[in-house]
Amino acid sequence: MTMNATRLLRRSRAESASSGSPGGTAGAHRPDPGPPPGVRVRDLTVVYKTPLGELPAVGGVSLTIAPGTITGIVGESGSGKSTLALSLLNAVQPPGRIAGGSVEVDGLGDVLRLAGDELRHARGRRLGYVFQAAQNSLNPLKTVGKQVLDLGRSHGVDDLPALVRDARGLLERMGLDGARVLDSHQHELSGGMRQRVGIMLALVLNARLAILDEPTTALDMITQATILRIVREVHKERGLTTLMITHDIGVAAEVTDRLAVMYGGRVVEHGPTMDVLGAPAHPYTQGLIRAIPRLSGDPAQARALPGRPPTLGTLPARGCVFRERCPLRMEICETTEPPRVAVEEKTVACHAVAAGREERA
Ligand SMILES: Nc1ncnc2c1ncn2[C@@H]1O[C@H](COP(=O)(O)OP(=O)(O)OP(=O)(O)O)[C@@H](O)[C@H]1O
Repeated sequence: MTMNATRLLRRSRAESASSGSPGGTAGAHRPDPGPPPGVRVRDLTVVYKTPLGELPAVGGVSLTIAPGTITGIVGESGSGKSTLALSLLNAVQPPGRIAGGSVEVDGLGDVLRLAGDELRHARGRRLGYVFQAAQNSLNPLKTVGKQVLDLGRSHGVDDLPALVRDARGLLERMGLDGARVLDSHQHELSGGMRQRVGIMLALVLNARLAILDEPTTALDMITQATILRIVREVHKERGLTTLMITHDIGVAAEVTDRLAVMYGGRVVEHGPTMDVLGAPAHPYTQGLIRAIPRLSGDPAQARALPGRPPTLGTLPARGCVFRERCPLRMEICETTEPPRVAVEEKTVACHAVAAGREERA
């Protein structure tokens, strides 16, 4: 650490100690960025270059995320959750490419049209991203405090001591010894501590849209419960709009207000979490829930979803991407992408559900 950084960290510690309120200075280094933003994803298509050509990992997804909500995205591995999340930051890397659509974030406009400094500033200051717990997203060579300062400098923050105070306040808010963590390197922190540092780094510049990618994967049950509680509390206290990616429906049930279920790069069902899990309409959502003993209610009845999720190479080019595993498969599923139909407060993309509604009408 440079002398300058050490001095800044010491100074912020001394100031916090004399103010007596380490946790109460959220966002002191910049003005209040306003209410939580809404997000509107329209017809988003993201492709990856493969030996078979460019194939879609996200195929024409439309999704509205209401301001101030915690929205979960669930689905099996490879369903496109992370690719969708990265698109919200316009951060898809080669061999991936955003091939079409828009991502409107309140206060920012279409994120897919931002580039260069504008994009860099939007990330961090408006859009905070927390990487998967299993990944070591921290720089192993620098203390956490130094990384906070680097982040502040790269975003042109004038009041770096205030930024460090905010970082410390956030860490303490999450039950950590803020000063100690700021002085620590990654290897000195447990998985749960690192995850809290990730949340702090995503929020310390006052981002109001928080995107968390599998925030509790690879953590033990107790630490997982702590992180979920923290996510809920920080979401509420800081007035965030939060998007949380998880393959664990139990985690989604515990934390989210709304839930989007992804399969083969499509959102197949979306609505209030209670409705999606309590009265699943899409056969894929039904299968997912049946496979979880604690949600299906009867461990003896829990049944694994038959078959395997598609890869980019096996994804059908037309028709319904779920049809190979679907108990309700119809002829039209071979050729035509299912329409999105409203089922009470949800939207569901399924021919069988659409046909059922027509019959009842
Ligand atoms: N860099 C890449 N090159 C080629 N294909 C990729 C790349 N990254 C992802 N994919 C493919 O895109 C699809 C969607 O992947 P993505 O990681 O978005 O899914 P996911 O639902 O987040 O999965 P997981 O839960 O395993 O992270 C998968 O078929 C995956 O193999």
